[in-house]
Amino acid sequence: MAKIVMKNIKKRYKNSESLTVKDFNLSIDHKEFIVLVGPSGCGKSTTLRMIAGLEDISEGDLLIEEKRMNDVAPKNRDIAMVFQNYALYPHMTVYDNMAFALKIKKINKSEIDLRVKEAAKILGLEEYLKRKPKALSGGQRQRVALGRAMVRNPKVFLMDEPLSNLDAKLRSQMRAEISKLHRKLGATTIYVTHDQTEAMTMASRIVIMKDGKIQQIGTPKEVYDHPVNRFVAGFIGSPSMNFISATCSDTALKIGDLTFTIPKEKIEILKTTGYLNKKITLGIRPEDIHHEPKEVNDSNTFETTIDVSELMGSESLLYTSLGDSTLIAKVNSTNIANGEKITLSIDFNKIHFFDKDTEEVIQSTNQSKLISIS
Ligand SMILES: Nc1ncnc2c1ncn2[C@@H]1O[C@H](COP(=O)(O)OP(=O)(O)OP(=O)(O)O)[C@@H](O)[C@H]1O
Repeated sequence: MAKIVMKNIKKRYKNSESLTVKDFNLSIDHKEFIVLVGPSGCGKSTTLRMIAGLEDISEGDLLIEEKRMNDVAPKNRDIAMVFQNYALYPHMTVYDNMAFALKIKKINKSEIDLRVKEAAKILGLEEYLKRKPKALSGGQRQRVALGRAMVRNPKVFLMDEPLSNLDAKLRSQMRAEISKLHRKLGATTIYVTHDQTEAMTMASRIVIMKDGKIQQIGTPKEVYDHPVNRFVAGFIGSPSMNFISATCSDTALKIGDLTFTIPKEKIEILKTTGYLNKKITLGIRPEDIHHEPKEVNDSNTFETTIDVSELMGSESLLYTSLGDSTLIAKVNSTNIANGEKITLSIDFNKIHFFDKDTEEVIQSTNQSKLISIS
């Protein structure tokens, strides 16, 4: 358990002209599970490595339990890191892999034995302790890597894409296992991934990064329901939010040749922010578009031809168009054919508005209080 504060942290690599991490500010509470998420190259691993002490911090302060850590050696930070490639010693047994760091620290044998067996029990590795890593599955190896970190009883766990080498099924199993483990151990955890599903399912708070800069910090629900800009809106949620060019008067919303009636509160947002009758970008999540809604309301439906219908099991993804944009709808119906003409309805209570140029969300003053922007 540890409190971590990062104040105005910047990173400039020697051979790089621009900052890789720009003014990173974050206060992490005891027991939090923070997920840093963002596209490849946005500076997630660099940030994690600065916390671990594997990279120098160019500017700013890193505090763990109120103690400045910038110049403290990695081994003295009381941090354990789990990497993507597990980095297990191939010639050692599972037991020895887990015990190694404790042996180096000269911890006595019986204490090592206790800690390794306790970790093995929690991780379901008891029957594999005598095996070498090559005789384990990917998921079991990743559990050994977690166990190796756990036995050190660190104040902080850092995890850098620990699941990206696993297949989809194992990844979702391990996601649940890591969440369970975190609840049990309660260690402050910072987890890096580019996978928004991992971020949404595991995080107590998500930090979304782009080009070295924090875009938004919030709980999974906050960033999903109230994205601060088009980037966050498009990054969180799968399939991605649809973005459509539109204009809205004080009576109706126009998309291409189609006209819709939208809730008064939505019009009010555009009115109070000065966006009525101006081109805006509309954000509609695929799950907020419905087929055969229970109450069909003509003012929010449109007829369209489905270009591609993808059956996902209990639901379908429908690819079509609205205005001059492509549109993806996630609907419960599972019997829609490619090329079929159907009626879809949009839940306009759930739409988002973005400035066409700045791509920032257009929101009422009340809404903006709900959102934390860095
Ligand atoms: N040692 C280094 N020297 C110079 N530039 C580096 C160094 N390490 C990383 N970078 C650059 O810094 C940027 C951020 O890299 P980083 O690994 O932090 O991104 P990331 O968000 O973790 O990406 P990924 O998801 O691909 O791992 C990249 O443009 C990368 O090329």
